[in-house]
Amino acid sequence: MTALSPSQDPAAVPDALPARPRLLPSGPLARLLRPVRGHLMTCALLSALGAAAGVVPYLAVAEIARLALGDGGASAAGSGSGSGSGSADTIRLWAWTGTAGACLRLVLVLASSRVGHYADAEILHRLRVRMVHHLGVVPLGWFRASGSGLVKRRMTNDLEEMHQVIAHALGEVIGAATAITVGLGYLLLVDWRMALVTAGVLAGMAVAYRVAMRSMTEHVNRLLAAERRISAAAVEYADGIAVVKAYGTGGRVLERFDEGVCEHTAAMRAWVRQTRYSSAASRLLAAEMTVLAVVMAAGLAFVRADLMTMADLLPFLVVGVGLPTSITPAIQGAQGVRKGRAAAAGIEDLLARPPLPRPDRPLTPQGHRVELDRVTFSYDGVTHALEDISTVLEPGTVTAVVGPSGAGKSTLAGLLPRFHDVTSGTIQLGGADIRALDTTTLLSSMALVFQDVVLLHDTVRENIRLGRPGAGEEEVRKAAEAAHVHDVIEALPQGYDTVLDSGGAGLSGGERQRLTIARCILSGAPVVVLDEATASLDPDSETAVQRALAELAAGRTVLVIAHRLRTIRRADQILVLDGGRLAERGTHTDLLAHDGLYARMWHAQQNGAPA
Ligand SMILES: Nc1ncnc2c1ncn2[C@@H]1O[C@H](COP(=O)(O)OP(=O)(O)OP(=O)(O)O)[C@@H](O)[C@H]1O
Repeated sequence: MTALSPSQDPAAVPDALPARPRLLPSGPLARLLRPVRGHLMTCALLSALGAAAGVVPYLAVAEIARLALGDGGASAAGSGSGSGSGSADTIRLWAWTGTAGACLRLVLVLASSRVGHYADAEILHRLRVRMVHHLGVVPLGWFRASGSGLVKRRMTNDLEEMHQVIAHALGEVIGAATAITVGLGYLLLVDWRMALVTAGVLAGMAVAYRVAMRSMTEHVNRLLAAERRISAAAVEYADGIAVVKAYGTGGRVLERFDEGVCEHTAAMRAWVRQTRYSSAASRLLAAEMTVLAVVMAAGLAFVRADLMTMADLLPFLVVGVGLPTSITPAIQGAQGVRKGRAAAAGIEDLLARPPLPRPDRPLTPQGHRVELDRVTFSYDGVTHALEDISTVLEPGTVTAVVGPSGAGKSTLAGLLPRFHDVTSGTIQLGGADIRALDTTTLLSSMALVFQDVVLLHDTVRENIRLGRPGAGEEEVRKAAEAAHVHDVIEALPQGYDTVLDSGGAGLSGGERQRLTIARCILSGAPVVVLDEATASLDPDSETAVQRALAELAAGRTVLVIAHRLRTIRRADQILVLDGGRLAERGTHTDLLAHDGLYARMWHAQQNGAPA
């Protein structure tokens, strides 16, 4: 009974198994499968009929054996005559019936699998479309907070679990249950007492399974948690491989990886240790020899007590002994359904993420003036990441946001493109509340430059053209020139036709940033939001990026977050955030004269202290 041992692959299980096993779809799984309920019921029916037909050959063999022993008149089906030629006819009939049952089973199982796979393709297509659509309307901030790993898990692993349920597990459970029911029903007709003995053996197996299962959920969840830690540490290690190599040690990353591996091994050992008896007991019970021995012993005792004939014992040896073989697919199918339920819960959770509210009648912004009025924002509804921020970003000016780590700079920048909606207060673009603008209008009004540059696996030209699909070659070139990256592109092996990978291999960090600046320049978006765009660059690169940014900022409404204060000395206004509040505001000269937080940060940076 493989389902009871840790040799099962728990890696395929989603976040965690539900605590209470239920065989048939319920809750989120049933809700997600509703559109193909008809197909699934047909699949289940065909599977049940196929399983019933699959019992017929065994039944035929048993009946033929009974007739051969001269007990045709006592046949459960009551078709034997007892006479020689009658017996031969009946044997022939059973032989044909058995053959027909085997053929019918083949046809029905194939048909069931076909309908199941059709339903599978249909529902997975629908779910993928729904999920992609939904991902398109959830606030962008959700992606930042959840990470791409979660989206990937929902879109791949969870859908794979759903596939297993629809295309395989449901059919397996129903088929196995039907085979056991039909087999036992037939045995009841032959001899109800022996049938009860056989049912008792099956029940013993089921009890052993339940005992073994009791601790399984806990063990699998522990293993899953360890696996998540291992994969998180592995990704972290791969992402930071340069730092790891530079320092010659993985430090905490490798420690976390090690801890994950040790926890995994400990969980696996505990599982093996705690399930060794129940697993061994269930394996022993499920062994055909055990079932054969019990049925044989009980049957011979019944024969000796004249409670049944030898001929009546035969069906129990042919059909009864075969019944436990249906237990394993039933258990595996049931496990598949349980995994599917966990996966469905994850998918439903993703689909339940509230979408970014859209206006019924979108407004059109009049100009590019951005105005924040008493903006307060909280991630968790308890603490305020931003509190009571009011300011105006005039077109053609640069507003810099500075402040200590955690002051709320990135949060503020993210509110403009509606990564999140304000908790209270308003943000207006061109006199219209940004929540009253169509999302496309809002996002096409903004050029966003973040430090983590996103390049697609495409040519340099197409990467720039993302800013304005359909832009001509000349326009792309001019944007690249304005972003001071044209010469760099020309020096690439295929110039503008060079294909980049998602990491932008072949280009330095500063060059990749200038490429995204070229994209923004091409987009012509009147509002520019720059988040940490100049961090972690060498001085030459930083100068080049600064020149590119100056081109981008010209004539636009710019909000820039900077850690290096000297890069924003000439900003039209500087907002100094501290603990989510606007602590100071003014030009560089004003703020130095004020001698407050900004002045302290400035002097600290001038003296070489970290920002
Ligand atoms: N997705 C999030 N969920 C919950 N809290 C968050 C989230 N992002 C940021 N915060 C919290 O909001 C506050 C402001 O964070 P924010 O990232 O805006 O600061 P910051 O000034 O940009 O910091 P840094 O300079 O270190 O990037 C911090 O207390 C931070 O822990």
